[in-house]
Amino acid sequence: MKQEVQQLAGGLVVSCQPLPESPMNRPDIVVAMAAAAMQAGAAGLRIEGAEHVRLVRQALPDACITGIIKRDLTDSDVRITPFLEDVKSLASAGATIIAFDGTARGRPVSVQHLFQAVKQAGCLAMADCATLADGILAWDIGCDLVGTTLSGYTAETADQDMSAPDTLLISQLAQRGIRVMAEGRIRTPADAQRALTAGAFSVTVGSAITRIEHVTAWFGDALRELQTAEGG
Ligand SMILES: CC(=O)N[C@H](C=O)[C@@H](O)[C@H](O)[C@H](O)COP(=O)(O)O
Repeated sequence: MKQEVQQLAGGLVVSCQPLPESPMNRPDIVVAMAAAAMQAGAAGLRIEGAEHVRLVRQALPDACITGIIKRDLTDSDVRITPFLEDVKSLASAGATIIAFDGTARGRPVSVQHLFQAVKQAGCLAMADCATLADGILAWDIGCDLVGTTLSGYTAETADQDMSAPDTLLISQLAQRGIRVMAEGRIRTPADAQRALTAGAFSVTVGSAITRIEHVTAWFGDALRELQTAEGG
């Protein structure tokens, strides 16, 4: 196994992706969040945008950085690293791992071609998948990591419980010997432990660590629910 992947074994990847409209969506804040996460013992980082990857790489030369580029396309629901040029710009910005959409949805560039481009660029490949079939396909073509990132975010997986991680998908992939990055709706340290117990190789957490808006809403909603229950 490549050393960069080994570095993530059993560890935490912190996704530092402020919401687009957030006051936290500033390059210096992304770099500060990444540095704080590494200082606190994160095994790696997930960073959106080539410029953010470049700045984080500059600040943290040894960090294992998973780079992605998100785009809102008019003709496809695929958002994460849809183009070959995205792969190139993430690689030249210093990404260690490049993650791309690994779902079966209509797309401008096939999963196979994205994978090849990542390898040509000398990076590790991670497929952000939604289903077991997506994950098996990505692993069979040679991806280094299969993420459960998109479970619940595609039409095919629309029945997924969006208040919890997809532990079933994690275990189904892991049982097939696939190196799984558990990602998506992991909100507590206990969730992260459950993901590893289910067979995940590593765990990525975003919102629960780096999105103040989401965490505030979770707490605020819980308090309001309690007030409503008591009041009613
Ligand atoms: C579905 C999608 O576009 N996921 C994105 C992928 O990079 C991010 O918005 C998520 O924050 C990330 O996957 C981590 O997940 P969570 O924030 O639930 O810990």
